[in-house]
Amino acid sequence: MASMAVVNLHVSTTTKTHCTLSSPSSSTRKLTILPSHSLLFHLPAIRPLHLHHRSLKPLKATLSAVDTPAVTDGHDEGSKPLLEIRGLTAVIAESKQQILKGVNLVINQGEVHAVMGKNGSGKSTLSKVITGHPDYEVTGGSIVFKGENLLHMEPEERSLAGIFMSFQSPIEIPGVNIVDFLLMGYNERRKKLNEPEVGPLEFLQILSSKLDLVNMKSEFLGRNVNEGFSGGERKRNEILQLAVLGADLAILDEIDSGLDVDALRDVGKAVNGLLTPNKSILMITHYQQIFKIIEPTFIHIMDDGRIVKTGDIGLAKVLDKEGYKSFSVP
Ligand SMILES: Nc1ncnc2c1ncn2[C@@H]1O[C@H](COP(=O)(O)OP(=O)(O)OP(=O)(O)O)[C@@H](O)[C@H]1O
Repeated sequence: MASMAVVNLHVSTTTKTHCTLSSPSSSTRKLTILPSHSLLFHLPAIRPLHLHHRSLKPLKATLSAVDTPAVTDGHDEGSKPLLEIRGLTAVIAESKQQILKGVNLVINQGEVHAVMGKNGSGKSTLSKVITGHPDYEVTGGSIVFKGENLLHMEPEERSLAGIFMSFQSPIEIPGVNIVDFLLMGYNERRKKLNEPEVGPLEFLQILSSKLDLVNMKSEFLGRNVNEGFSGGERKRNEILQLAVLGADLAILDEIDSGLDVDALRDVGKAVNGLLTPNKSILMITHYQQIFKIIEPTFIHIMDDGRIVKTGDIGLAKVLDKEGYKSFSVP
C-alpha cells in the first residue's frame, strides 16, 4: 500500500524542479529533479486507449533509401504532421561541441519512426534536444510540435504539450515511492486541465489497471522509483509511466536494450497498446527484433549528427547485412 505522502511540487522555469514530500512516517524531504524527470510531471492525462487502433495503411510502395532527405516522403495520405524538425543543429551547452549537424525529420500522427545509427552518432542527443534538455543548446533550425514552435517552450511546457521521453538509463529516485511519484505527475496534469485531483486510493486503482499492460507485479508499487530495479524492470517502469501519464509523442530511447525475450515482448506489446491513430512514437534502437513487435513506419539512419538514410523495414535488413559502413558520412 502506498504511503500517504503529501506532495508539494514546485516547477521552476529554470533548470530544476523541486518537490517536497512529507508523510506521517517520515520527515519532510526535499528533492531536486532535473528537467528530464520533471517532464513526467506535465504529461497529458490518460485518455481512452484502444488496442486495435492502427489504421495506418501499409506503405504503398517500398520506400527506397534516400540520401540526406529534406523531409520524409511516403507518409500516409491525410495524416497530420505532429513533429517537424528542419535543419536542426545543436551543441553541448558547456563545451560548444557540435553534435547535431542539420537533422531533418517529419513525424506524422500515428506513425512509428525508428532511429538507428552507430554509437555516438547523436541519436540520444536528438531526443534530448527535442525534450529541451539543458545540456544542449540549439544553434539553428526549427522544431515544430503540433504547429507550435517547440524551441520557445520550457521542458515542462513541452511535456505538457504531449511529449514523453523514456530514458536509456532511467535514474533511481531514492526514497520516492513509485505510486507517489506517478500520482504527483498525474495530479499535476489534472490541475493544468482544471480537473479535480485524485487521491491515493483512487489512483491506485487507475495504476493497477495499467500494471497488466506491462506485466508488472503489484508488489512493485511499494518500491521506490527504480531503486534496486533490474535493467528490464526499469524499462517496464518507464512504459508504466507512459501508460499512466499518456503522450502524443513518446520518445523511447533504447527501450529494448537489456531486455530478455519475454520482457521485450511485454514492453513491445504495451507500447503497441498505447498507440492510437493520432499518437506517434520515435524510438531509438540498435536491434531489429523490436520491429517484429513494434512495426516502424519509417527507419532512419543517423550518422555524425544527421539523418543520412530513410526507408522502411527493408533498410534494417540492409543494415543487418552490410553494417553501417555504407551509410556513413565520408
Ligand atoms: N552532455 C554531453 N557531454 C559531453 N559529450 C556529450 C554529451 N552529450 C552527448 N555527447 C557526445 O555526443 C556524441 C553523441 O552522443 P549520443 O549519446 O547522442 O549518441 P548515440 O547515437 O545516442 O550513441 P549510443 O548509440 O552509443 O547511445 C557522443 O560522442 C557523446 O559523447
